[in-house]
Amino acid sequence: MNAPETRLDLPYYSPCGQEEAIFESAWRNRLPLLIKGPTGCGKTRFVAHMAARLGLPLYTVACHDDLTAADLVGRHLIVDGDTRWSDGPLTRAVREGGICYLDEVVEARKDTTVVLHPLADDRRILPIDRTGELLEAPPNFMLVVSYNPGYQNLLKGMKPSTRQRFVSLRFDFPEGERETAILLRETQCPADLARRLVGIAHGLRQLKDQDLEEAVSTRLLIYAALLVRDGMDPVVACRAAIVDSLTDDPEVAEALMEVISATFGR
Ligand SMILES: Nc1ncnc2c1ncn2[C@@H]1O[C@H](COP(=O)(O)OP(=O)(O)OP(=O)(O)O)[C@@H](O)[C@H]1O
Repeated sequence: MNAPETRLDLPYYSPCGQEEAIFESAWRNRLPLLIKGPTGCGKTRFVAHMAARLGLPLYTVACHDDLTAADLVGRHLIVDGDTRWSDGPLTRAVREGGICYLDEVVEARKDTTVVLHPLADDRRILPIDRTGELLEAPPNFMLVVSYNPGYQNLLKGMKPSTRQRFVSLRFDFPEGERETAILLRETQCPADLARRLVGIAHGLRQLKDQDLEEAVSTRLLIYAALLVRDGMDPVVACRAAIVDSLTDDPEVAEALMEVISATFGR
């Protein structure tokens, strides 16, 4: 196999450590994986990259507080007057031997635990009560879940009995040079702009604990770079893509704008 950085056919992912080896080893050993980290730091891109690298189908589900076990497993639908069973994304991934990625899994309703637990331990089974089926996950199947520990309240945190079924990876924002390289690769913006945006991110991330719920993500830096590349003034672009996406508070916004104006010499 070619080195990952030369595989232009794969979704681009710049690794920061051993995460690719850990993912592959977990997959080979039929272990489920939990990825935790702030919003927009590369979790989804990483899973897309690994699925393509391993040649596996990927089913991604963005979990929300109305998501039930039936949304994952499937339900009976009425089609032309007939009742037909329709597999949900989890069932499809199990049948096909692919990856099911549940993004923000702690948001989902508690009844999803009933289907996730037997799949995430060594039983690797998916009971489908409504059809009476009991699916055994094939070797290629992998369950991957993610969550953002930052804005979870205690009640929404993961129960130990769930967490302890997973191998876990902790993600954070890429360090300076790597984040600059990601910006260049994702936006083809000038190198100087990428460096300044990453400098702004470092400045703002230091303010994070005081005033902001979440730190500025790599995703927002990419948005800002795209607006500037499109001809927009960098300070205006950073206000729209970074500051006003991070906060509603006018005073906090002004404090963030000071970092940005200083960076662009205004
Ligand atoms: N290591 C990386 N390699 C390549 N691109 C990256 C990397 N980290 C972040 N990115 C870029 O940042 C964007 C946001 O990352 P991604 O969508 O994977 O975030 P996430 O952690 O899944 O966020 P959320 O928790 O909100 O779903 C990606 O579309 C990609 O452009």
